[in-house]
Amino acid sequence: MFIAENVQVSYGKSRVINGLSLHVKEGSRTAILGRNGVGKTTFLKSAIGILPISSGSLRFNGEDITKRKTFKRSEAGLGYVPQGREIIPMLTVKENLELGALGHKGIHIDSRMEWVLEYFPALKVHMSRNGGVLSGGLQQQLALARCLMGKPRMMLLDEPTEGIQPNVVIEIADTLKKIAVETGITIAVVEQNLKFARRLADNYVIMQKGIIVSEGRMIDLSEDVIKQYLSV
Ligand SMILES: Nc1ncnc2c1ncn2[C@@H]1O[C@H](COP(=O)(O)OP(=O)(O)OP(=O)(O)O)[C@@H](O)[C@H]1O
Repeated sequence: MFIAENVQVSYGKSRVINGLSLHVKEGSRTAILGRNGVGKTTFLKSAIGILPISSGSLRFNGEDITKRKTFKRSEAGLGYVPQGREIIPMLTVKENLELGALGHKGIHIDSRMEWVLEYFPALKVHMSRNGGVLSGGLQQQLALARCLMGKPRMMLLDEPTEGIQPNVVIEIADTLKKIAVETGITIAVVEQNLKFARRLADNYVIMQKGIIVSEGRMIDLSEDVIKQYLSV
């Protein structure tokens, strides 16, 4: 489904991703874990094409996307929700959602929105409010819903729980799992919140210094591994 092979990414002379390889299976839910600064966000940005990779390759649905521009990857079905959500504050919730379908062919916006809102019903009463006035939890739901508007086959999510109340964190984990199970959408999520990651993901990878140092099924993620690579 999504295959990164020996990927390297640098900021100027500083190499942050050091030959990372990752295979994500169709329909799986993968948590990308690791301490601060190990390169999780950088990797997601290179996967969606915001940052170029200096060597290695990226494949999505059997096609080489290494050199494709971000909008082409998005058209091909790769969705992305950045850290900090990037809701357009002066646009309404409805307009933010419409934006998610922009550039995607063959999407019937009204029926897609109706479908998406069934997963995020809390947004329904806020449709005509500006995105910027919503709580953090609602903004995150809006960002996820906006991504779904573009009919992604895979969602790349960067720390969806950042700055969100614990009860909403649980709700978001359960909703994403439901979406993945019901639609077959593949999810790869960068997360610091282990409780959320355990609730949502069926497998994990752990990054350190720009490579993957541990991976497996989520139920097998042991306290020893957590202590070694994740505890601060
Ligand atoms: N625009 C940039 N220019 C230079 N260095 C950067 C830039 N963005 C990130 N870095 C550096 O790259 C390294 C990896 O950062 P990245 O944000 O990918 O890590 P992360 O694992 O996502 O961390 P966090 O959990 O804190 O978001 C860090 O050392 C960071 O300082």
